[in-house]
Amino acid sequence: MLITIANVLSQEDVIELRDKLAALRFEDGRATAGWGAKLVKANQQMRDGVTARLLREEVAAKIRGHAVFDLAVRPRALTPLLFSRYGVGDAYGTHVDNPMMDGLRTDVSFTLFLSDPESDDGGELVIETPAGEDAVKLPAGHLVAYPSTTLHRVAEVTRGERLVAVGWAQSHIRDAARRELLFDLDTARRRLFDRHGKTEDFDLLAKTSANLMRMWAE
Ligand SMILES: O=C(O)CCC(=O)C(=O)O
Ligand SMILES: [Fe+2]
Repeated sequence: MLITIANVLSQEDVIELRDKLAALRFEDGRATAGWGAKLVKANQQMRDGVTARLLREEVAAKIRGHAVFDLAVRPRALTPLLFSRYGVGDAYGTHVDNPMMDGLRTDVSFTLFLSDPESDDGGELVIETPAGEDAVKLPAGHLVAYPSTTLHRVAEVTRGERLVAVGWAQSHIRDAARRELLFDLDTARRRLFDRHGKTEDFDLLAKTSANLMRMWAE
């Protein structure tokens, strides 16, 4: 399941973050790619440092605090975020993400868009699915999460600059189909509650959801 989540950051948050990022140093993004992905990666990433670490943690806290992210991803832990910048001519060709990063198994990949879609051309995140390609370019502050098992790429930027934060989650639920099933079940349960309150049907769905978690969570 590919899910887009609106307003993970507010417009004020985005503007403040962009200002802070503009003052920091970026370096060749190939430093963090596996040997296959290195061949097709052309972008810049924020260098490590004290401010970088603080910014990463601030943004990660906003992502983790978002109820829809929590429900769709079921994060057990996140890798440190990467802030990436793509100028004109930059792209990231087709690749699959490393299965392990920073000691975590990568189950879900996500991109938080930080530049306004009108300010650059190209730069879509293109994800291969059995039904074809999904090209994603979202307003600043919005996030897309997708299974790390997929082949994907970032289309070449042909005007302006693409700024994103990317990260990976190890999920309590390793399997994407199970994550989707739990997401749907919990979404239906919440809707039922909003419409009818705590009915017997709600209780049964709550029981099923909790027990599937017990069966699958790791
Ligand atoms: O920038 C993006 O949207 C995704 C980048 C990516 O695929 C990666 O860093 O592995
Ligand atoms: Fe990737």
